[in-house]
Amino acid sequence: MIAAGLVDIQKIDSTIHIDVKYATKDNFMGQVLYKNYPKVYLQKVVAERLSKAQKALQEIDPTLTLLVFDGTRPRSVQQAMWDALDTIPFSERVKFVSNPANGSIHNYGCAVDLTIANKFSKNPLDMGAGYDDLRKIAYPRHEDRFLKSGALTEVQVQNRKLLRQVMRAGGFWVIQTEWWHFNAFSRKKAKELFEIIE
Ligand SMILES: C[C@@H](N)C(=O)N[C@H](C)C(=O)O
Ligand SMILES: [Zn+2]
Repeated sequence: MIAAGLVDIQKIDSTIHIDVKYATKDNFMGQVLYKNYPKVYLQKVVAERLSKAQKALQEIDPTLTLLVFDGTRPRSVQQAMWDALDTIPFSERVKFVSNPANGSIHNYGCAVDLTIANKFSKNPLDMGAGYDDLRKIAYPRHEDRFLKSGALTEVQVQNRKLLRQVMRAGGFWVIQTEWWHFNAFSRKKAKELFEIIE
């Protein structure tokens, strides 16, 4: 990763917390996908944006921290994820895992999966659905509907909004089908600026 010009985000901002789920079996695949790097790597400009988001969060509440699950993801891992979900129809699958043929923005080191946690206890805030939850309750685009039905609480929606607010301050935007996934560049721009990590 370092050889590819990526940076360890904790070298850019040591206050950011990480919990690299794909380096453990505690993920939707139930397998260790990152055997050699229990760290989060990003393009330097993206890591600097994340540090800006962390500062925005801590200005609002100094007891909170960003807790990062994933950053750069090699395309070989993207392919393994894609293949593992081959029973899901294509049009549904792309909402959860980007097609490796096009490349995920994670494959360029320009996307991040994360939540907010208490910086002392490390307990994540309640987002109403877990990381990599495939259900529609995880979709930002359906929050209003789930709030109305009572499936999401005000607090859960506020927690998601806080995450979006601070990430926006850093220069990221959420995708409409995963509350935890944020892009720093479009796929087109990432492709112009960086090489894919195979
Ligand atoms: C698999 C999930 N954590 C994720 O990052 N999905 C996005 C859409 C991706 O694969 O690019
Ligand atoms: Zn993601």
